[in-house]
Amino acid sequence: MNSITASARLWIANPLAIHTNADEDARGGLVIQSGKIVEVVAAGQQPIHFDQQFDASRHVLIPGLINTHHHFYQTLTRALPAALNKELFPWLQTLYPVWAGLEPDMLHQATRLALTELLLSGCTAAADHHYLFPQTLTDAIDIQADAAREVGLRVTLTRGSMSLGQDDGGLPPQHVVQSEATILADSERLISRYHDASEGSMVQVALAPCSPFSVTRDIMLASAELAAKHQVRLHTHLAETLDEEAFCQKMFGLRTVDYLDSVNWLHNRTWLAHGIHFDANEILRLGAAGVGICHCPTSNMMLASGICPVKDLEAAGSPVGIGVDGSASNDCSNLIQETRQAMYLQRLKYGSSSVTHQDALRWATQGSARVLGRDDIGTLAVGKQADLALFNLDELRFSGSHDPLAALLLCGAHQADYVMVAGHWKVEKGEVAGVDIGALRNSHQQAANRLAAKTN
Ligand SMILES: Nc1nc2[nH]c(O)nc2c(=O)[nH]1
Repeated sequence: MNSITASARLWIANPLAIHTNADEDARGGLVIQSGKIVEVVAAGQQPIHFDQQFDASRHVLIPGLINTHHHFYQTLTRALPAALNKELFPWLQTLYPVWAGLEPDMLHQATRLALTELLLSGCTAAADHHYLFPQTLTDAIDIQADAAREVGLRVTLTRGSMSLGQDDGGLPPQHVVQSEATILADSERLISRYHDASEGSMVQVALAPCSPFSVTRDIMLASAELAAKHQVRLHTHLAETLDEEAFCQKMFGLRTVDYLDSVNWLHNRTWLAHGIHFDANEILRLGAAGVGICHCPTSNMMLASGICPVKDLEAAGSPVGIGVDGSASNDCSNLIQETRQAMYLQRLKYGSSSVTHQDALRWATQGSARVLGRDDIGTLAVGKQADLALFNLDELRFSGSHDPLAALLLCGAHQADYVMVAGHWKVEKGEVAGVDIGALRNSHQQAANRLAAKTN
């Protein structure tokens, strides 16, 4: 049943519940063929034709979740004692010297682990923001591209950068920053080597100067120019904390959105991680420009950064998605749990009756797809890629629940039973195809121990 040939028509039949982000009645399920959704089946109906059937009557079916911001390498510095209980700036200042010791094998392990963890949580596409390039790790994005191919998720690999060190008034120590020429040459190389803009693409590249306090104005401007030339997306951290806002005022004499505008980033190929500290007028400007926002609720609570005004941004026109953020400020890579966190944190801001489980699922699927500039994923409809997650409600935490879709978030689902990417089963009966989880756990922990030992 579970090995399907590309041309066979597989009917995912009669799910217990389904969330599609589309109006069509899909209660009879979906038909998958050649990596795409080819038919949506109404309640009580059968497909026109099918070769195989997957009985989904005990599963909640949703579009594969899409993660719009991560730092995979940070899985190596989870719950690091020196970095506990800190706000963003001191937290970063503690971790920069540790991260500076990152080696190629460590990054490979970290990327595999983060992607596998995401996959198990129902995630089928992920963006990573990698901004550390020590001398021995100049091919960081190549390492990530290899690991992503091995695991089989769709990825948007962002070529991050830091160019403003302490000597020039920035936050990071001088030894973790790179020259603008190096950053731009590598960015151009990576775009031509990996960026695939076609429908169903498995790898896309975006340019991602790290944050106002770690990059120069010049690299923001040059990245915008390069991204326009190749029509790739731009990504950065913005308006995460009040410290950052004070930095922008002092360094550039501008608030964050004015700064963004001044470097030619205020348009619909840009998405921002966090996006918390905006005033009403800035929200309208971001929305009118179509700037995307990645909401990272757990990280924002962990670093006490604030609450993203998700509903106001959406109402203004910004695509809004969800991100787990790096695993040093979350500290896990579980997107279904992050979706639950988003629902509850946004309820604190807007009230329980204004934020539904459907809203949160929409942000983590269709919203995230829009944030990444993709219209081929995030929705269960004919013509879309066959990226799906199926959860059963067999665990004790679901017992006594009545609305299966609401139960998924309210009862705290944390692991998918089946996950499909581009028509291929990647998780079956809760197990990741072709991955020895125990071996991955061991080798990753050893890499983490080696990294931590370098600064002890
Ligand atoms: N949550 C995070 N914020 C950041 N800002 C910045 O410059 N780096 C980071 C980061 O790693 N996490």
